[in-house]
Formats: sequence, structure tokens, C-alpha cells
Amino acid sequence: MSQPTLAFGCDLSGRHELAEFLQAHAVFLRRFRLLIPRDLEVLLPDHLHACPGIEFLPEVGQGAEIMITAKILAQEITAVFWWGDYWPGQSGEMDLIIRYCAREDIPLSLNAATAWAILTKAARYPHACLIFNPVAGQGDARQTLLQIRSLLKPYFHLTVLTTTPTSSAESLVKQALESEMDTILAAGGDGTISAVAHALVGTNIPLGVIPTGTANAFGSALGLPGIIPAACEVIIAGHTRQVDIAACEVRGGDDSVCKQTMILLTGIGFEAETVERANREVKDRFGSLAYIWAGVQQFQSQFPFTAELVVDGQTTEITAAAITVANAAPITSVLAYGTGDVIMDDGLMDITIVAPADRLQAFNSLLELFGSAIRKVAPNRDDIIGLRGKTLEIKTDPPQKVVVDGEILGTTPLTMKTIPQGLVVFAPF
Ligand SMILES: Nc1ncnc2c1ncn2[C@@H]1O[C@H](COP(=O)(O)OP(=O)(O)OP(=O)(O)O)[C@@H](O)[C@H]1O
Repeated sequence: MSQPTLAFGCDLSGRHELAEFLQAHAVFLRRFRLLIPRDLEVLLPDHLHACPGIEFLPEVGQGAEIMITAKILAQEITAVFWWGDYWPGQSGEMDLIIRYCAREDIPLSLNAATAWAILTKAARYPHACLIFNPVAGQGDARQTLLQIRSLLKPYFHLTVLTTTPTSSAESLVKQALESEMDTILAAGGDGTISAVAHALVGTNIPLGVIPTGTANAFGSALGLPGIIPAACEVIIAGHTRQVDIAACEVRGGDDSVCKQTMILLTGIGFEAETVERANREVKDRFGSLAYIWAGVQQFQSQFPFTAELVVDGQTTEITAAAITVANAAPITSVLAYGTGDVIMDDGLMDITIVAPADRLQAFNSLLELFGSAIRKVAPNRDDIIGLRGKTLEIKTDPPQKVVVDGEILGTTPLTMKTIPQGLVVFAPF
């Protein structure tokens, strides 16, 4: 997975030409992983004999072609070079290789004339690992993955790792990073994107976002198109920008400490309870309206709590219904707009405290915040406080659930610290 993988083979009539090609390009070929049938070992020049990326297969006709076919099917091969005297339907191993390369859309060189073109293209292929959440959103996961693959395959040597209930997006990124990926792509909702970002902190490896979740708030905040082909185009175009993220710590079960990286929003109170209500079943039932449905339900039963916030060393004590901390927020995340605008790369978190005395005030506060989100002007109400800071500690009484980027992480106390421009993402020009 770490380098493009090239598989070689030939029949008797192709041996001389293949030996010449290997000799001529030996130095360049060292940058690849090479699969060589044992019977071709004698053709290798010294430069390649000592190549660490070389893997010997059984001889042609004794298993090499089967192993290469299996790797083609597993999408583990970048290109195949198979030279010889070709007679359709009568060339045994060559027929097999041609059939599967054609079927799986793998570049295939049948002679020296095409070899160099394929080789130089393979060398330029960036290696991308796509972390794919098959349960995010409400689409057909198989179709979605096929579509993403066909859009990106001409531009990347693509490896796909699929999340499961036991293989988290974060653990899959760590696995991918062991293989020296040039870029990591994430297809899923905000929970998946956030978990992938968490594993990328400090790597400087660019993240490509393909929004296939329910709300896709991070994609919207970045200005990404909501449809898959257009989101893939942003990745293919290759323009990146750096955005802030924040390290969060909360209390988990058994008093353990849970850590997560926030790319979007952290919510306490109303938002956390709303996210908990908008579970998978509700998302599958209502789609993108799930959060609105859950919010309306939660609005009727939200209890205030007392909170002590320390922002960059300054303490505020208040009785609140909702506290939202944001790095980035689409305008639909109105609870984040207490400062009037949420800037993704200013090195600061935007903190909004909503502290209404009753339900009517709460309703009016929401309306005011909605106006602020649209007009990008700070709200003007006593029961909405907007703060900005680099570090934050929040204690509440009683302890409150904390949701980070759409996933419940634990309960207060919460501590947060910005990591200015800590994430590199593909973004529209
Ligand atoms: N194969 C899987 N089976 C069941 N759950 C999974 C699987 N893969 C990931 N998950 C769970 O999916 C959740 C993340 O979903 P994600 O946020 O990406 O999508 P979403 O909920 O549809 O979108 P949004 O966050 O935009 O509402 C995580 O809780 C993760 O544990």
C-alpha cells in the first residue's frame, strides 16, 4: 500500500523485450513495489535485485497469474506489464490477466510502447486512503462507494478502508498512515470526518471530505458542494487550506478521561440532548430533518443548569440552557452564532451562551441567533453571551452531556484548547 505496485509477467517471446525494459528503467523502478514471477528473476538487473520493494511470486503458469489476479481484484495493483505473443483465447495466463485488468479497470501494458506511459502515470499517482462509513446518511452505501471510486480512480491510487462497529474511523486512519499515504479522504457524516481529523492532527496530511452523512455541517461550513461528484472535484482540483481545530477533554464512563478533536462544534445542554435524540433510527426516518425534529422535542423539556466558564483565564458564572463552542459552523447551527460570525482560521473558538429565563425568551433568543447567523452580526440580547478564546474550561451543576461534532463524548467538566490551523483540508478555491 505504501508505494504504487507494479506486476510483471511474460511468455517466452516477451522475455527479451521485458529484460531490456527492466534494465533501461531499473533506477526509476526502485520507487515502486514490484511483483516478479520467479522465472523472471534472471532478467532483473543488479539494481533491482537489491530493491527492497520487490516480491517474488511463483513462476508464470504455476501460480503467478493467479496471485496477480487476486491482487487485481483486491485493488492492490496499480498497473500490470505482461508481454508476449498474444492469441486471443489461446494464451492461458495472458488471457486471464487481460480479462481481469479490463474488468477491474487496471492499466495494462502489453508491449514496450505503452509501458513508459503507464509507468510515468503510476509514479505520479498520489496515494489516497478513503475512510468510508457505510451507515452514514441514508443513501445506498454500495452505490455511493462505487461512484466515489470511479470518480477518484483516474487521479489517485486509491485504497478503501470501511468502518465497522469495531473498526473506528480513527483506528483505520492510523492503519493507513503506517503506509505513508499522501492524502486521507473521508466519506461519511460529521462524526466520521471528526474522527478522521482527530487521527490526522500533527501530520500535515491533507484531508478530503466527501459529505455522505445526514447533516454534513463541516462540509457546508467549508463551502463544499453537497453532492458527491462536486465534492470529489474539489479533492481532484487539489486546493487546500488550513483550518483551526480544538483538543477537547471530558469525563467519560468510570470517571475516565475522553479526548476528541473538534473540527466543528461542541455543545452542552440543548444541543447535546438534541443530538442524543437524533439517533440513527430518527436520522433514517427523517433524514436531514432529524435534528429539527429532535430540537423541537428537546425545546419542550430543556432544563437550565449552572455553569462556570473560564475563558483564557477569565471566569464567568451563569445559569444557561445551552453552551456552544465553535471552530466552524454552517448557518443552520444557529446556536454557534453568539459572536455574530464563526471564522475557521482565526485561532480562536467562538463561545455562545444562551441563558433565557423562560421558554418564550428561549424562542426569541433562537430567532435572534438565526438573524445573527444570516447577517453575520452579533446578537443584541442580555440572555445571549458571545465570547472568543483560545482555552476554555467549563464546569456545570448538574453535570451535562457534551457532544463533539455530532457524537456524544462524555459529560462535563470540559476543557478545550485551540490548535490554530491544525488541519489541512481540500477546499474550494
Ligand atoms: N459499519 C458501521 N456500522 C455501524 N455503525 C457505524 C459503522 N461505521 C461507523 N459507525 C458509526 O457511525 C457514527 C458516525 O456517523 P456519521 O456522523 O459519520 O454519519 P451520520 O450520523 O449519518 O451523519 P451526521 O453526523 O452528519 O448526522 C459513529 O458513531 C460510528 O461509530
